[in-house]
Amino acid sequence: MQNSPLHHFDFRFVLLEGIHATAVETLATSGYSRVDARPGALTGDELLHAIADADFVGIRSRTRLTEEVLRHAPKLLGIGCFCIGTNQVDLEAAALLGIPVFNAPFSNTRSVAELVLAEIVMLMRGIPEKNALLHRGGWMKSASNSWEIRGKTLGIVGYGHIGTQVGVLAEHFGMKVVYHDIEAKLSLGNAHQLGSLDELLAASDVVSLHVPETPATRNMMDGTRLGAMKPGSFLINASRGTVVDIDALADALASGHLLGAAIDVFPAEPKSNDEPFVSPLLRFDNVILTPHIGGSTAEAQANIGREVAAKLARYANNGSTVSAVNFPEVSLPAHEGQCRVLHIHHNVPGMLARINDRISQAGLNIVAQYLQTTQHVGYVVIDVDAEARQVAFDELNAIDGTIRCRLIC
Ligand SMILES: NC(=O)C1=CN([C@@H]2O[C@H](COP(=O)(O)OP(=O)(O)OC[C@H]3O[C@@H](n4cnc5c(N)ncnc54)[C@H](O)[C@@H]3O)[C@@H](O)[C@H]2O)C=CC1
Ligand SMILES: O=C(O)CCC(=O)C(=O)O
Repeated sequence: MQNSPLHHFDFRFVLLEGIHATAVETLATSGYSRVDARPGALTGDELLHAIADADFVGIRSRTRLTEEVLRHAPKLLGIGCFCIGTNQVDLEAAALLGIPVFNAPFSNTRSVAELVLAEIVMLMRGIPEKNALLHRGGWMKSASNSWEIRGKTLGIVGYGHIGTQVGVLAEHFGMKVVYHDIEAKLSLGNAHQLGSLDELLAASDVVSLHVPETPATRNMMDGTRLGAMKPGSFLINASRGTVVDIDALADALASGHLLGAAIDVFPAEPKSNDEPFVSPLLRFDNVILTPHIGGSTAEAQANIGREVAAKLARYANNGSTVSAVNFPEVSLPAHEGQCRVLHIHHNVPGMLARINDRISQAGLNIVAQYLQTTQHVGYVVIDVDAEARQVAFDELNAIDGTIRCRLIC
């Protein structure tokens, strides 16, 4: 990793995956005009080449930033995930390379919740298969397997920002809402937390998944769990593709155990709109298939563009790491008239003493000091008078255990 006192307005931002124009506007407003915004996700050598010289990278859910990829971007200071999920980034490797990762934890949640509500109505009226048949010139005027959603039970797995909104909207339609979460959660409306996932599966007419991708949620809905759902019920997944065993879902649909599903996310998704989509679910007319667009609305994307770009700009010009998902969080005031040294280090015993020894031996006057640590990484920010900036930078940068040191004046 390079420890460069480069002037921060020279930073180069590489934005992939068609991030909304509000991101470029927000960066420009903050003084950053070196922005390379590209439409699609990149992989392999193309990705390595695109980010090799970047100071900041912005992605959505399709670009994989593994440790190997990150090591090919020696200047990289920060990553913006212009979405909620951050499972596409090796967060621990990024932290140990001194790279905070930011996301937009709220901006697209309403969009996902609205889509899920619409899907509940569509599935319970049998619209997907009727729609498909009519497109082929058929006709199916029938009330068979067609229900109002009023009075039915919705089971929400993962009662977070999205799950809670889905619950509130569903109650407005007159649904009974139960949920399962690994944490004790405050129930909104009349929703009711159940003790186990199996209890929820047995009770629900529709199950909607809103958990993050973690080792515990991988294949959470496997053949056994799908079998534990009520006969004739429906599954919705707008969380992550790895949460549902797609082959087992295909079996449950083929046997008629499930009457339908709405799936927005897949274990393997095309990298761009030019790649074909392949799935064992293609043959089911009673499955709504959408191309990972739960959060793809004009409102959500514009908000996300502003939110994440503002976080990157603030880290670039101020050092603040508030709401970083993998990094010590420090909220920093403006530092007008002073220079700010940002020191990211391995969180080992004696590090703070080493920093303070260096500062005092160099006779530096510290105007303000901030410190935050996580298990493996420490982040110390020191404001010094402008004339002391180079000495302060050189002293801190020379400390054993330094991951990265940066100067903002
Ligand atoms: N389809 C799309 O376009 C979008 C998909 N998403 C996905 O939706 C997920 C959820 O988003 P939010 O509600 O904003 O996240 P959140 O973090 O607010 O809520 C997730 C909830 O799941 C719970 N949880 C975690 N592990 C669990 C487990 N093993 N069993 C039960 N509950 C568990 C958490 O305690 C938390 O309450 C995101 O992680 C993302 O992967 C988010 C936005 C758009
Ligand atoms: O819209 C996107 O690129 C990804 C949305 C998503 O899955 C998320 O926000 O986690």
